Amino acid sequence: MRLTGVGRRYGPRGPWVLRGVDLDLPASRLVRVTGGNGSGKSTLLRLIAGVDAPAEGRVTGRPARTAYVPERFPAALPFTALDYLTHLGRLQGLRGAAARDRAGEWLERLGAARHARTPLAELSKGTSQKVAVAQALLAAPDLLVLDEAWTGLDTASRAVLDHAVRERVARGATVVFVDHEPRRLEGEADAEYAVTQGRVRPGPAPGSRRSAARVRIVASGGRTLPADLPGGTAVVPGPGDATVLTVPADRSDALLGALLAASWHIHHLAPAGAERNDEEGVRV
Ligand SMILES: Nc1ncnc2c1ncn2[C@@H]1O[C@H](COP(=O)(O)OP(=O)(O)OP(=O)(O)O)[C@@H](O)[C@H]1O
Repeated sequence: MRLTGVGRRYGPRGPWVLRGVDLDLPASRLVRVTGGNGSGKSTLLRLIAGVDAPAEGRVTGRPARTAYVPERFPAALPFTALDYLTHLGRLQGLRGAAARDRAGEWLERLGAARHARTPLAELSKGTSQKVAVAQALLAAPDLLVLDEAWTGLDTASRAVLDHAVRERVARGATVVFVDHEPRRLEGEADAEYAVTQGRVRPGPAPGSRRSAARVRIVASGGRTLPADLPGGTAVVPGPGDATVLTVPADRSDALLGALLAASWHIHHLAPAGAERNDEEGVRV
């Protein structure tokens, strides 16, 4: 998807919060947005997610299946956690039973299953945030927009969300995130944009570490995956009996070594995101 000449201000005479934003958000990419307090990060994320419209410019090519975790979750709705998630699952195109099953699975995965029948208004802040995250992951979105989605989660559910992000990207989704913790998914973002003075500029915000590219490896043949895969490795089933693994480029040697040591056969290795362009890959 793409933002072209996008601007947003609140009210016809309000100051421009964002102006002249041109942004490409291709498939299979993890994109980090940085910027100071009040710089307009949440405004940008709302425009990308489509929950807000630009005052000028255009947003094109947004995937139909889009999910968004807002900075503040509207927790006062008159539903239990499970009913709310089931309802949202249906809105996102899941059929009745599947919506409820998926809702239950995500509550379980995030360690909130015992709150399934608790009204949203009675949930603790942490559990409420788990519901906010679950609603975004229910229907396997092709665009996932996360505004400080890790805030308030416990360590285990932060790891679940990290894993879900890698899995979505490995399956072709675009994931755009803001997080105050600079080490969040460190070295894993394919692109970083800084919001400063109403503009969105490519590259890390001053002082932050440059993000690294990812490498995609298609492998098969091993019985089980080695237990000690390098940090940041995402694993999804590939075509036939193959497995697709993506890893930060600086850890690809370690991953290859681990796979080969476990008798895996490497079919293909390429920069992540270039998988539709085989000639860019290296056949092994
Ligand atoms: N609904 C709104 N109505 C009026 N002004 C708004 C609205 N939402 C945001 N703003 C203003 O737009 C500017 C950017 O806000 P935004 O929340 O996008 O920034 P941010 O970078 O996400 O901030 P933070 O880091 O504090 O979350 C701020 O000056 C804010 O006051």
